[in-house]
Amino acid sequence: MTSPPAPTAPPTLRWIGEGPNGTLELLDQTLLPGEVVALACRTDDDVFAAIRRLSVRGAPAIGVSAAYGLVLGVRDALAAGGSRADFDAALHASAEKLAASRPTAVNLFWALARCRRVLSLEPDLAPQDAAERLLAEARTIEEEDRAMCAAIGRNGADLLPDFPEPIDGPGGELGLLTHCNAGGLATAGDGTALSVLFEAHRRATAAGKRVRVYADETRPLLQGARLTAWELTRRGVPTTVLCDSAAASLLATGRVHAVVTGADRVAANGDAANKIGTFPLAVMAQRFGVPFYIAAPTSTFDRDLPRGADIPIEQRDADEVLNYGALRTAADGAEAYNPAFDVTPADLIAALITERGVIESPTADAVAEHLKTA
Ligand SMILES: CSC[C@H]1O[C@H](OP(=O)(O)O)[C@H](O)[C@@H]1O
Repeated sequence: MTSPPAPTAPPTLRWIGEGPNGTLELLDQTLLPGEVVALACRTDDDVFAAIRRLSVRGAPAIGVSAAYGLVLGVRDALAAGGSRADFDAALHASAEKLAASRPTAVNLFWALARCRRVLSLEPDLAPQDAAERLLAEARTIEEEDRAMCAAIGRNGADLLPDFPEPIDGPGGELGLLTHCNAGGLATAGDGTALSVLFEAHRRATAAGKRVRVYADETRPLLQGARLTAWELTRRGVPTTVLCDSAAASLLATGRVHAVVTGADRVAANGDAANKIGTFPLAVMAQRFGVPFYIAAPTSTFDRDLPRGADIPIEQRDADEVLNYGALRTAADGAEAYNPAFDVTPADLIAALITERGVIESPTADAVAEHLKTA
């Protein structure tokens, strides 16, 4: 029996309004999957707060949202009818504010710098025209991200192992394991890691074969159980959620043929920062001879950062670990260790998958070559 089509949901993000005097609407991911609620951001403070509390999250989605946040951030200067210098001062202040929302996802800083660079090349634009140009750049970043997701999906699906034989046997499913959420909710398109998984499922279905995605629940905020499982099940992808601590046992069963995750920042040598729990997954994948792939657009690569140890790791509030929602789960008096990300060294990564292709056995030279024309 085919399940009824999932009810439509608003996109991860969208700009509402023809010109700069619009609103950034975000799907509030802190409420998913139970509630599908759109959040209206009318100021850059609203965008800062949404990024900070993970109403919008995921490196590419954070970057696109910050670009639109700049448009909201210059609105008062525009309304005040000041000079271009006043406009540029407001732009600088807004960029500084948004840059302080979260430290690890490099797309945030990449998008802010790109928008500011575009305007610096047109210093003679009047404030209204400069605001229009800013909005146009934010829209371009969003459209490019959507296209990058599709290309990453194709490039990653091409890389996946062959289906286990017999394809119609009990072990005939291609098992793919992922961590956290690197889906449409983390981007302006179909996601990075999840774009690979969606494409693999599409191709398998067309060929009469089967794919199953195993999704780590991803403590402490459960992006896997709440967001990845929501995205996959809505699209009919067979999905099994597991505790993060069960991943090693699952890999030992041989039911997983590849691990695919996203990234928040890739250093120049190919080391990659991603949600906490990714690094041990890569270690376990190597232990069981399962290829470990990271899918990320070139906008997530930080060419100025030589190695993963240099990536700033966000330390988040202790309550995220000590409580679950409003329920206190840890004993009173206990403290918490809550880094939001960890770093997987390049030598544990079989390939980095980007919109331009793949970087197999990533090294600093291979990454530099791949980014040469990006
Ligand atoms: C495609 S980027 C997704 C990336 O971002 C997530 O972190 P967070 O939910 O804290 O923004 C996680 O690291 C995902 O892999």
